[in-house]
Formats: sequence, C-alpha cells, structure tokens
Amino acid sequence: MSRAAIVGGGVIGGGWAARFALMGWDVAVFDPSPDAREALDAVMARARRALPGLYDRALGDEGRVTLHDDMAQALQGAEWIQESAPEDLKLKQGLIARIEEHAAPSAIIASSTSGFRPSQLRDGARNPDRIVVAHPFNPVYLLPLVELVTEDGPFATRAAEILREIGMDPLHLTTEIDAHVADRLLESIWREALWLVRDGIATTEQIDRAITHGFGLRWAQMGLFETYRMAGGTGGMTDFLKQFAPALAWPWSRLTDVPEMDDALATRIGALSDAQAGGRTVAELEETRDDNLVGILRALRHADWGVGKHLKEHENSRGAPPIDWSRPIVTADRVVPLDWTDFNGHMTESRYLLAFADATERLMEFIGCDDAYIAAGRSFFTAETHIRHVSEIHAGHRFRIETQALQSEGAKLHVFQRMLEGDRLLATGEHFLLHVSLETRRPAPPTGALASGMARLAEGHRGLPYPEGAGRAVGQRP
Ligand SMILES: NC(=O)C1=CN([C@@H]2O[C@H](COP(=O)(O)OP(=O)(O)OC[C@H]3O[C@@H](n4cnc5c(N)ncnc54)[C@H](O)[C@@H]3O)[C@@H](O)[C@H]2O)C=CC1
Ligand SMILES: C[N+](C)(C)CC(=O)CC(=O)[O-]
Repeated sequence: MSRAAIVGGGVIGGGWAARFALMGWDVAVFDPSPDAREALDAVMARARRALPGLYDRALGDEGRVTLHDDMAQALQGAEWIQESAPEDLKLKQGLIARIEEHAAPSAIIASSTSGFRPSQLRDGARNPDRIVVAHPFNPVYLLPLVELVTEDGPFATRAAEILREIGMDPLHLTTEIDAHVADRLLESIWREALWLVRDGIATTEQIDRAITHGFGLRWAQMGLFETYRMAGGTGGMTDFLKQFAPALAWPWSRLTDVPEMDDALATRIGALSDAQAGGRTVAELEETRDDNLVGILRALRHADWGVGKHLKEHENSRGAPPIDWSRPIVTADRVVPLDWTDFNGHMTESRYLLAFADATERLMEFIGCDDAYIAAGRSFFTAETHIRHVSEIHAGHRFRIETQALQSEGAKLHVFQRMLEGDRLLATGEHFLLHVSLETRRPAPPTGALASGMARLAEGHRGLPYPEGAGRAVGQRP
C-alpha cells in the first residue's frame, strides 16, 4: 500500500488527505491543532460524498487515514509528503527542514504554497531537488489541477506520475515565479475586484454574478485564449487581436495598483459578503459548491471534453477486472453520483435507465462493438426496455449491474440485467437491441470481431438459468 504524509491538515491538507485516501493510499496527517480531528473528519466526509460519484467505476478500497501530533511518526514510510501549513515562508522553511530530517531519502517533499517559489522553500535544504511546489485548488478532492513547479528530472517525473495516479492533472512549470501561473491569473482578477468594491462601483454579489452568469461558465470548458479565438469570428485570434489590441492602451484595468486593505475596506467587504451568503454557513456553501462541481464535471465527462476527458483517462488508467464469460457479466460497479437523486432522497427513476444503458454499452464494448466498430458504420439500436424498481438506493452508495444474455445471435441481442447493492436486488432491466447498419438505419448482421464476441457471449450464457423476473410486462389490470 502506498503511503502519503500531510503536514498541516486544514482546508488544503485535509483535501489532499481525502484525495490520497479515496484513491487507495494510506495517509498520515501531522497537525498540532486541537481542532485538527474535527476539521479532518469534516473534509473526509465531504470528499466521500462527492468524489466517488465522479467516476463510472468504483474507486476500490479507501486507504487508512491517521492523525498524529508527532511529525516523525507521521512521516514514517511516506513516499509523498505534502506540506500544507499556513502561507508563511519562515514557518514553511522550518517545517521543510524538520521534514528533511525524518523523511525517507527517496520521498518527495511537496508544498501546497499558493505563491512561494521552490528556491525559497529549498533555502538551506540538504537535498533540494526533491522539494517541489504542488499547488492545488480548493476543493483538492474534486479539482484535478495542480501546479507542479520544479525543474525537469527524476523527482519531477515521479511527482507527476504520483499526482496522475491520484487523479490530478499536473501542470508542470519549469520556470519559477511568485504565485506560479494560475494564482497570478486569480490574483489579477481578485485585485481588480477589490478596487471595484472599494470604489463603490459594484457589490460582492454583483461581481460574483458577473463571473458565474457569464465568463465563468465559459472558462470551465475552454480557457481564455480558445474563448477569445472564437470572439474574433472566422478570422480567429488574428482578428480578435486586431480589434481589441488598442484597448490595452485604454484604462480598462487598475492592475498596476493594489488597494490598501484597511479596516474600512475589510469591514465593507465582510458585510457585503455576509449579506450575499444570506445566512448560509460555510459548510452549507461547501456542500452546494461540491454538488455543482460534480454536476459540471460529470457534464464535461459526458461530453468527453477538457477536464471531463481527463477524468475518463484517469478512470481507464486504473484498469478493469477480468471478464468471466460463464457468469452474468459485471457491466457496472460504481456509486450513485450526487446529481442522480430526487425529492424522495433516493436514486431517481430516469437514472435507472441511464445506469442500465451505460451497462449495456459496456457489454457492447466487451463483445466488440467499440468506438472503432461504430465508426466503421455499424452499431446497436435499443428496440424495447422493461425496468422493475425493487428497492431504493441513495447517493454515494455502491452498486453493480450483472448482465445476462438471453439471446445473442444474428442481429438480436436480448439482455437481462440485475442491479444490486451487495446482495440486495435494487432493480432489473430487460432490453432488446438490434444490430444495425448506420447507413441504412436497418437491421444488419454483425461482422468481424463483434460476430465472434456475440457468439462467445451466447456460448458462455447458454447454460445459465432463466432469470426470475425476465419476460415480465406491467401486469396491473386497468
Ligand atoms: N485555502 C486555499 O484556498 C488554498 C490554500 N493553499 C495553500 O495551502 C496552504 C495551507 O492553506 P490552508 O489549508 O488554507 O490553511 P488552513 O489554515 O486551513 O490550514 C493550515 C493547517 O496547518 C496547521 N498548522 C499550523 N502550524 C503548523 C505546524 N507548525 N505544523 C503542522 N501544521 C501546522 C494548522 O493547524 C491548520 O490545520 C497554504 O500554503 C496556502 O497558501 C493552496 C491552494 C488553495
Ligand atoms: C487565494 N489563494 C491564493 C489561496 C487561492 C489558491 O491558492 C488557489 C485556489 O484554490 O483558488
């Protein structure tokens, strides 16, 4: 079992702990604060609620998370050490010096610092090469981006591998700069926003709306440059620059100045922000944020785009169990995502069809009807579906689908699927699919690998008992 240590278990350290643990790593957290246990448990609970549902496959066993008040004990056996103490250079340098004393020689020492450069953190270090910046984004357990700031070399390669293993997307920067890249961008907009409040031009709510109802939506799926390329019309970036370059000389920004955060400004921002929160606690806001992020990330996953593509690639890199063709095939093993529940607090009706349809697609892939086969002009269309809802399931709960072929011959694929939580039957789905030519949109015989895949499935399932509940219709008399 791989092992990580986290030094400082607050908002960010807790997020790292949760991500490592949910990806199967044992995690030891060192934090001297008496409140550390409560804070860590709260982040773990939030992460357990949100992260597993991003994936269409179960993440597997969670690692063990332990909390320590002795640093040496926490660092024992750790291959990754994430320093996540408050943003104070002297404190971080002192901690890193202590970490170096106890860490295994091959361990990577990463800092979550939002703005310090690796050379500042390495000051006086014995083995500076292994000290890197790994700057994440809050909530660390949901957002994949991490700025990895360090020179090329074996530690950088290993660090990027580990970050990818836990589902992060390392943006490797070999040139160091205060506040790295992403925080530079954030800081510029943050400083501009502070001016707008200070000068009485906009409230905190208005500024946030300017982001969330407009360009914030764009930025989740395409960045600044790709977005502006389209803003240039068919002439692309060249035309965009022609039109908007003169504006750079106009007073459209106050970035060269920084407003002084005096008591009056701090109090005003505090009051506006309180009014904007409308009485919702930070924990309530965090829950809403996580629900929304899961929805957005899953939408991008469905579109196979940007960060959604990254999620899928991470899922695929984790491998899949081998298929036993002599039994009903496990075509889904996953948890109910947050956005699959309804006003009754359980998985909503339409998602059963989605889950069964996804499972059928997995079966199609297993037997040879994969992307390449479909691109060549043949596929399956579903002709009939019957779903029985047997018992309920809630968000975050793990379920699997077992798919049995009742017929797999010629153009006909007739399957019966059982959805289970452990041994408890949740639902059954029966589906009749026809293999078609995508050119004529009419039934056609399967070819090549799919023809043999269907035969293999038919052969494997021939001797299985006819499943209870198959062939049923809605039997209620009018
Ligand atoms: N909060 C944010 O949005 C982000 C913060 N960061 C960076 O992450 C780091 C941590 O920030 P947060 O988690 O927000 O702070 P935080 O205040 O929530 O957590 C810091 C934790 O460090 C602990 N701590 C204090 N002194 C310590 C010591 N000597 N040894 C071990 N633990 C100690 C505290 O008890 C606390 O639990 C900072 O460098 C920050 O710049 C990075 C990305 C985003
Ligand atoms: C405000 N901040 C500098 C701590 C922000 C970050 O470092 C990244 C984030 O999560 O916004």
